[in-house]
Amino acid sequence: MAFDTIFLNARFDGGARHHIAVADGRIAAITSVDERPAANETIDLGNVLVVPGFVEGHIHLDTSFYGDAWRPHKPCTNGFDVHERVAFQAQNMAVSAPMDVRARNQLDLCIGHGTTQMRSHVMVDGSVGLKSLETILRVREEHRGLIDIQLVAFPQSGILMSPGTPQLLDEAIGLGADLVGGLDPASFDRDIEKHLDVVFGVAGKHGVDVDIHLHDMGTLGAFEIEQIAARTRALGMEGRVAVSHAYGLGDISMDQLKKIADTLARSGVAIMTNAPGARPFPPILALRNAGVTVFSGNDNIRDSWWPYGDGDMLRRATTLGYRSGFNIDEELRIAFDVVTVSGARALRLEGYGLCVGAKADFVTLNAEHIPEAVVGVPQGRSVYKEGKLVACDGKIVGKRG
Ligand SMILES: O=c1cc[nH]c(=O)[nH]1
Repeated sequence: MAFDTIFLNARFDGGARHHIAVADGRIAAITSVDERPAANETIDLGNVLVVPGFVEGHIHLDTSFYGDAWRPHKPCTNGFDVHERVAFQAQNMAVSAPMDVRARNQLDLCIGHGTTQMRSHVMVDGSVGLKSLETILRVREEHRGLIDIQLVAFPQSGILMSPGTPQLLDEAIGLGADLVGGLDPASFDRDIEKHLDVVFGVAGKHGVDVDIHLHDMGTLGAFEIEQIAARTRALGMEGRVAVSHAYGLGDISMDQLKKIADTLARSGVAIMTNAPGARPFPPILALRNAGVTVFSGNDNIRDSWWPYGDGDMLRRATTLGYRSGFNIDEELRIAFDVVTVSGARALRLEGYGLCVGAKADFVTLNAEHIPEAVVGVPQGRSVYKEGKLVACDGKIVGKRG
């Protein structure tokens, strides 16, 4: 039987050359270059480095202005203040291009750079109801076959502070959101227990995973993480809960961190960091050494939170490595792992990786090996989703639905 496609001369990290045979969108065989399985289509990769598709683990498809008019950043009046940032966001959104246009722009950017799997937070709260989610669900549908997208129902205006939000989060899952989110249970909603009752209540009712935004610093943030971990264990949700940002983990003593890292590892709570600007952020190596899954995302791209971000998870790996002081090859490989394999574990992706049986989602990179790719961020990539070319040199070539 002939395979659908044979990709000849793929160079894996480490230098070995292989042919990759694809059938029904999955890797059906990986052979040595001495064998050449029969296939209906042949693509010669010419000995280029091949890596699995990038995992964008945290982005906001609804609130970016990428491709729209430039919106100058407004700083908070008194340090970082989530309430103020949310207010700036509402002002900007009122005058921006339609959400579906902006979301498509952002998706093109991400797919063009090699992201094949994504988790996006989408606002669901009393301020916007289910409108943003309805739009992003439509955009997700158009992109089937180009990228797999998980959507988190995200209460950006709080749960207890924003009337109607508990019910909306429940409805959002019914509508097609895959996970339920939360936001600073202590500093924003002022009641950790009640906030988590709603989040884990919706998760339990629908059997969905949880991904909570947590900006709170120091011991307050650490305490909230302990509460989230305790709930996770009590409900048997190990491996199905993530805390995004968790700035507090970068702001506590090493002794405190060690204790909380053990708690996170025991409860299988993953940590998402984008290694943001000048803020403290979770120490990647210490957490990983304790057994915690650390994953990453671009988070905000040209929106009301900050003007940075380019949708490139390889450049995000550079940022993670740079801010973490990673220099040796082993550490640069860790930065790469955070945006690939660890992301896949946090998102519980089925069929991820360059192995037989996995989805044929991969990216070609003009680099000798992964450490060089992380520091060099080579362009001129080809992106394959389920064995089909979807982007080349940053441009989408696959067809939207
Ligand atoms: O959009 C964003 C980004 C970071 N934190 C939030 O609460 N929202």
